[in-house]
Amino acid sequence: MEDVFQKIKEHEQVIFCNDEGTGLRAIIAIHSTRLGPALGGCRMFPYKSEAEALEDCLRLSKGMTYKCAAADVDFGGGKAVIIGDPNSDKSPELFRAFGQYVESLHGRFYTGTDMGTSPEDFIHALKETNCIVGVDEVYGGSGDSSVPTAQGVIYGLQATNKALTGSDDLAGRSYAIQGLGKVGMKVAERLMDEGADLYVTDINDHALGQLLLKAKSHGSAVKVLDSQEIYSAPADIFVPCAMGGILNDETISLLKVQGVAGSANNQLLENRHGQTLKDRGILYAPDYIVNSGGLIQVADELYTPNKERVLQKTKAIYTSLLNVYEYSQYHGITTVEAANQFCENRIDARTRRNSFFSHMKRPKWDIRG
Ligand SMILES: NC(=O)C1=CN([C@@H]2O[C@H](COP(=O)(O)OP(=O)(O)OC[C@H]3O[C@@H](n4cnc5c(N)ncnc54)[C@H](O)[C@@H]3O)[C@@H](O)[C@H]2O)C=CC1
Ligand SMILES: O=C(O)CCC(=O)C(=O)O
Repeated sequence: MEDVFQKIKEHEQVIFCNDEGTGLRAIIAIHSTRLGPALGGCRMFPYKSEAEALEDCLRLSKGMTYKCAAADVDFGGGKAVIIGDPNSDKSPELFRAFGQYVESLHGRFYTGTDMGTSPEDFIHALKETNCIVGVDEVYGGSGDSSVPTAQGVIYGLQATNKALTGSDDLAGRSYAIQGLGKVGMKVAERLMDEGADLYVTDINDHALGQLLLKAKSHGSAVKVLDSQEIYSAPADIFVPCAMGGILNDETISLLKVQGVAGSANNQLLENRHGQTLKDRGILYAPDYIVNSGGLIQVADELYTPNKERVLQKTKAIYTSLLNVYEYSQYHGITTVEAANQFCENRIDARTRRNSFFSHMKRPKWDIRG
């Protein structure tokens, strides 16, 4: 027991959800509500153990606190994980059961898609709770959040190219993409449109096959590599769009790229790996800035949907990253330290405002009425 509280000591609340009838085993972690109700997607993954699922959920929800601060949205950090195989363990009833647990939190936690889940899954959860974001427009949501996430990755790649070469052109550069799912596939397509060369990997052969078909029609140069080879691809930029923890002692020593910018959450196994990348002269784009497009869209559901406004807000990723690069260089710190400092200062400043107004009802956080 002591161990569990030690593990969750940075978090406000952790909820274990068990529904025998549907087989639901999920964890919801609320890291911080200092900026507003917690917001974060729900991942479905066949975790090897409950400890691994808890660890992932704790790391992801903490990342959301920083992502919300960086993206300047009035939400806090939370995340959910469902233990199970997204290819075989999904059912409408399972997502309804999950929705009931979300509803039990009375608006402290809003959720939507992440790795292994789709907007369609949450239409079932929506029958049990209004605290769902990112469903299709016909259900009153803002639609697939992987679209602005992928757009944000493109801004991240442009900013990283700008810092490395002086030009934000995507063309004439090569990219090693890990994961061709909802986000990675869209990033790959856009890069092919720009005439870039790609190295790609995915554990799903169907996704690889789809990309190769698209590459043929684009006339693009795409080389498929295996899961390990992707780390030593002779590309300009590594674009992780699958699991977290992939930048570690072993993999960083293999990298041949000049920069890393991708959508995967928690790319660094530990914060010290930001320094390891810096020591190797590799420019690292903090993941929670690059991948904030989806958050920006779902947080924007507080207002009447407007794709143009979301796109405008997502464009800020370009400038935010350039500011982080400049600040980290000026102060001789890593890009992660620079981004974290900025977010922590913003959270402290905003918390004071939130507590000042604590007597008020908060209609601004009333998504869906
Ligand atoms: N969907 C979104 O809007 C957002 C996603 N993210 C993050 O971006 C990453 C990707 O998300 P999605 O595209 O939504 O997930 P997804 O589930 O649609 O796609 C993930 C892809 O990665 C592949 N994959 C899994 N393990 C792999 C491995 N070891 N090597 C190579 N490929 C592997 C899967 O086969 C799948 O094609 C995740 O880390 C997610 O948390 C972050 C912010 C928002
Ligand atoms: O995309 C979403 O639904 C919420 C944002 C999120 O979970 C993320 O950015 O990781």
